[in-house]
Amino acid sequence: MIELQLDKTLTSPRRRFNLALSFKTDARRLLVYGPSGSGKTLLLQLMAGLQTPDAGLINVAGRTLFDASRGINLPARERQMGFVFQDYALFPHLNARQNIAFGLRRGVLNPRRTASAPQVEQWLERFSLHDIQHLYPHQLSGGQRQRTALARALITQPRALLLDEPFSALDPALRQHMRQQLATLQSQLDIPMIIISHDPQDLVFFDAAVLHIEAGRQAGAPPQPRSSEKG
Ligand SMILES: Nc1ncnc2c1ncn2[C@@H]1O[C@H](COP(=O)(O)OP(=O)(O)OP(=O)(O)O)[C@@H](O)[C@H]1O
Repeated sequence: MIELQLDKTLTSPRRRFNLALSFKTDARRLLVYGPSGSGKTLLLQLMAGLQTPDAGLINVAGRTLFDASRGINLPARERQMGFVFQDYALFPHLNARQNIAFGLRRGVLNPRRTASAPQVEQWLERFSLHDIQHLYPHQLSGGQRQRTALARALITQPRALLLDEPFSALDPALRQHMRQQLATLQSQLDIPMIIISHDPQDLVFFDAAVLHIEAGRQAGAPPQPRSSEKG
């Protein structure tokens, strides 16, 4: 279950933006939909602990991540949210294997170029990344970058997966393949997934509950689990 009551204002000398949302949903897949600048990325950042709400409450999968009234604000690393950023945000100076191993890193040092751990092997295998594991992000295709970013998020065994426009950089054929792969993965991992998307095809494919945001406010009906998720 996801329960959010959020109030966050961003200010700069010439602009003020306020995000105010309140909803609760049992859906396993939530699709966040809305025009550019409406607050979608900010919502994921607040859930992940990369930004702090001014007030409110964030409950995900039975855990309270933030509750202003009780003074609870778990730091990002304790929230166990897997985040795949819009541009994937891979570390340019680390190869694919190191990027994936990054989530397992203890202390401040980067993983070695040949970083090894059973989980790294498992994710390289699962996403067919063995052949390109020693390449750096600028040498990877869009699909390889995306799979590397997903593996880096999932290796930490997150309790929820947050995806910011995960397919936008991919060509249509690859997009459909990755949708399928992500849906299968989510069923296997059994964690809630929150996806930002502008693409109506994602809406059809994922059959997700929809949160429609406009100018920092919920537009339309509150998110409801869709047909295949009911019962
Ligand atoms: N420091 C700031 N001061 C005022 N407004 C800000 C500040 N930082 C960001 N914003 C505004 O916050 C709003 C929400 O941004 P956000 O990145 O969440 O939008 P988005 O819906 O994800 O857009 P896109 O689909 O283009 O990625 C934007 O309108 C942006 O201009």
